[in-house]
Amino acid sequence: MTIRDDHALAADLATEAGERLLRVRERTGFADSRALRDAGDQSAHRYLMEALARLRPSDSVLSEEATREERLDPRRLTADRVWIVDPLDGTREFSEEGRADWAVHVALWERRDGRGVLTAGAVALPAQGRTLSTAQPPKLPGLPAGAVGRESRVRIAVSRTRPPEFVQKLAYLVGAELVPIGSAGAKISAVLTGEVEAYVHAGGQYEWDSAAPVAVALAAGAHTSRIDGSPLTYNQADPSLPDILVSLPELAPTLLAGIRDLHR
Ligand SMILES: Nc1ncnc2c1ncn2[C@@H]1O[C@H](COP(=O)(O)O)[C@@H](OP(=O)(O)O)[C@H]1O
Ligand SMILES: [Mg+2]
Repeated sequence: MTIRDDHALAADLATEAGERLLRVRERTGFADSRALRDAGDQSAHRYLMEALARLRPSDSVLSEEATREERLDPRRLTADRVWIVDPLDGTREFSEEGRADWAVHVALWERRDGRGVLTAGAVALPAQGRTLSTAQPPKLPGLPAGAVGRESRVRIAVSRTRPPEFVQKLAYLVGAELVPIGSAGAKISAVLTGEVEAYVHAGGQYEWDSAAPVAVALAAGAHTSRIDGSPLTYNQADPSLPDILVSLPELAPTLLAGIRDLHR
């Protein structure tokens, strides 16, 4: 693997881990979904941890699949560079035959001028045969004409299994259609590639579920925030980051106002 920079490294690692996951799926089959999920999680996690230890030995890593002790290791809180990875996002969908809404997330968080920023990231969508990354951020599609209002064509991606309870009302309020998709990475990628215009989630999630896709979304110029409009912050002592809004930038004020109205 030739390493040009952190952007290229994130893209290469996510893509390679994704190829391994495709092979795990082929080898293990779908009969025992639990066994398939575990084999996938472990294979991608091991590969990413080994590769980062070898290629970026001084950096810290926060991975979904790390042990509790590793996650609580306070060294990452004072580190200047932390890789935040989700070896397999959309684990449920990975274990369902025919589904392509699962992803590998690799993000780099850096301390710059005293504050934390996501500086590089990649989301591999192995079953879709593509990787979105900050090496070459996707060009955002425009908002469809007449998208907000009566002739609405706004589509909001939501969790297939745990959509926030207010989204039905939000969809009604802004005249949107809800599109259930698995994996936070696959949903944010769908915003960046024009399959939907927004992604809304609340009720629970962790830094690794959104860091890499948010890094790519930021590089592409999309809106990313908590659902109250405040910034998403990463590499916190508690990695819980329970809600998120990613959308085309033109749509964010309408969605934030709608969410605010529903929470009054
Ligand atoms: N209420 C909740 N609490 C904790 N994690 C949640 C959650 N809702 C979604 N997630 C996590 O967010 C990711 C995307 O979820 P979804 O596909 O439902 O949108 C999944 O990551 P993993 O697949 O890595 O576990 C899932 O576990
Ligand atoms: Mg995840």
